[in-house]
Order: sequence, then structure tokens, then C-alpha cells
Amino acid sequence: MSIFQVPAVPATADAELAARLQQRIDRKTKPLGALGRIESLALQLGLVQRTEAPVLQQPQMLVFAGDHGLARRGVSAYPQDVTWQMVENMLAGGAAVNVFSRLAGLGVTVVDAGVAHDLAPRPGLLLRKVAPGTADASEGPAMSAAQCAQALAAGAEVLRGLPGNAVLLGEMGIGNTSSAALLLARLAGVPIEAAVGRGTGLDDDGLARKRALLAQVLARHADAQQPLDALAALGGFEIAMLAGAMLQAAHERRLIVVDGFICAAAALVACRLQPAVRDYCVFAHLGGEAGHAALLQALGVQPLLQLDMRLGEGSAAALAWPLLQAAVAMLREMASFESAGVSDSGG
Ligand SMILES: O=C(O)c1ccc[n+]([C@@H]2O[C@H](COP(=O)([O-])O)[C@@H](O)[C@H]2O)c1
Ligand SMILES: Cc1cc2nc[nH]c2cc1C
Repeated sequence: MSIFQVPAVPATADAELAARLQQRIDRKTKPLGALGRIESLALQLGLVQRTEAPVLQQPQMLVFAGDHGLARRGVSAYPQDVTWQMVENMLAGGAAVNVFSRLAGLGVTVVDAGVAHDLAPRPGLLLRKVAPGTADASEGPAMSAAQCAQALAAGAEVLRGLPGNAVLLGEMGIGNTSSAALLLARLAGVPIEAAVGRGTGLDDDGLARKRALLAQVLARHADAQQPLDALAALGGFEIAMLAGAMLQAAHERRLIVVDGFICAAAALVACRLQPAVRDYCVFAHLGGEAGHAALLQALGVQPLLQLDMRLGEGSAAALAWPLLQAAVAMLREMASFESAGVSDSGG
């Protein structure tokens, strides 16, 4: 059976560097703290890169796609075929993630983590399919332990081969808000009713059915308490690959921009395995999916944006990217009170 070796993740904490970064930020020509979250972002980027002058090099947008056995149980407002159809749309450049990534100057790579359809090889697509979709988690584990380890390792491997020092992570998978909600309930103890949302747009009856089914699924896998056991039992392949990619990215001290609810659930898995992963993550937004706020709270993080989005794909990560660029530019290019000859009455 394949085993996934959880990579070591160095802590970013460095009190001396943090003090120097804060001093540098405070000497910029602005009232103390006036750039708000851009300032804390700049501090985080400096600590991740261990420098007072961070730089963002060759950022990569990766979209992990996978299908879910649970989708056959009516947990989504859309049919499973939308997963591969949207992958085709992404490869043709027509999805929201493509449009927003183009605006931000980011290339998009799609990773087939387990789509239930054969995708023809072509540029921009990495074929890493573990299986054509997970098993139905209401009947048994979504993945075997070996499949789960394979997916984690494949996610890490995708990262290992990548240039640059920043990755933006998104996903596509009809039914994957169910896996994300189940992981939130299991790994953070959030009541399943609060963790489950409308996903792609279930109506009230659909939401009630989804809640009832996922409560049963959670009870069925009551023994899967440890992060990797929970991940295998509850799915899915794209979430496991995302978690593996995050662990490897943090191991390599790369910055990670986490997209929406499902990506944040993958971050929860990664952080339960290696808590220091959180220091490398920027959480792009708080979206409209019901459990998203509880998930970010469980992680102890603040999102950058709040735009009522609930699309996934990496769309919000692409929108957040210019804010990271702004944080770096502020540190590197903005004048200080001394260099600009501006009076500093701030003490
Ligand atoms: O990332 C989010 O916050 C988000 C919230 C709701 C839905 N989605 C997307 O919608 C799909 C999952 O929704 P569902 O209803 O099929 O579970 C999947 O392709 C996700 O990318 C994504
Ligand atoms: C059309 C569509 C696009 C998506 N992008 C991410 N999840 C999605 C779900 C649907 C249904």
C-alpha cells in the first residue's frame, strides 16, 4: 500500500525579522496602519520569503478537478457531467478562472485528479487521475487509504515540478461542497447542519435532503477521526491533491493563495497534518457557501475579500492576486518619511 510521507513545514515565525518588517512598513509615507490588511499581508509575505523585500515570481494558477460518487445522491443542483464540461471550458479559456487569471496575468493549469470522463491530453492539462471519481461515501469510504495517499502524493508531485514562488489553488468538482462540509464537521467539530450549504444552488428541499444525507454519511464514518482517515472516507480526489500540493508548497516556502470553501477545506486537512501550513496561506475570500465562515474561523484566518462569490475554480484567488502584488510593491517601492522628506508627527 502506498504511504504518503507528510513533508516537514518550517514555521515562518521570526520575531527579529517581523520587527524589521513592521518598522519598514511603519516608516512608509502614510499614517500608522493606514494600509490596513495590505500591511499585514506584506508582513506575512516577508516572513514567508524571509526578507524585507519580498518578490512574487512566476505565480501559477492550478485548478484540481475531480468527481464524487455522492453526486449520484442528488447533493448538487447540477449533473456530474458539468465537471468534465467545465474542465473543457477552462482548457478553452472560457471559464471565470481564465478570465480573471488573464486580467491578473496568470496562466491556468488544470489537473485531472479524478474526473469521471476521459480527457484528451493537451497543453495546460496534467493527467493525474487516481480513479474516474470517488466511490459513494454513503455506501463506503470515498477513497481507499491507498488511493488517498496516491492523490496526496500526486498533488505534492505537481508542486515539486513547478517554477516560481507562489501558487494559486482552485478546484472543480460537482458534489465537492459535500466532501468539504463533511471534512469541516469531522475535523473542526462544526455541526453538520451548519457546515452544509446550497453549493451550486440547491433549493430548500434539496438543502434539507443534502443535510439529512450528509448527517448519515458522517455517522457511517464515525471511526474516521484522524485527518487522513477522514479525508479517505469523505473525499474527494481533488481535495486530497490540493492538500498534498499545499503541504509541498509550504515545505518549499512558497506562498499559497487559497480560493473558496472547498480549497479552504483542503487547507484544513493540510493544517491538521502540519499546522505551520497556515502561515503560508492567504485566504482569498469569504464567500456565500453556508459553512465558509465557520471554516475560516476554525482555521483562525481572515479572508481578504468578501464579494458574495460561491463559484470556486480559483476565481476569487485570481481576483485577490493584485492585492498581494500591491503588498509587495508597497514594501519595495513606497517612499519612507526619511527618503521623501515628509514630516512624521506619528512619533
Ligand atoms: O469555492 C466555493 O466557495 C464554492 C461554493 C459553492 C460551489 N462551488 C463550486 O461548485 C461545485 C460544487 O458545488 P456542488 O453543489 O456541486 O457541491 C464545485 O465545482 C465548486 O467549484 C464552489
Ligand atoms: C456551470 C458551473 C461552473 C462551475 N465552476 C465551478 N463549479 C461550477 C459549477 C457549475 C454548475
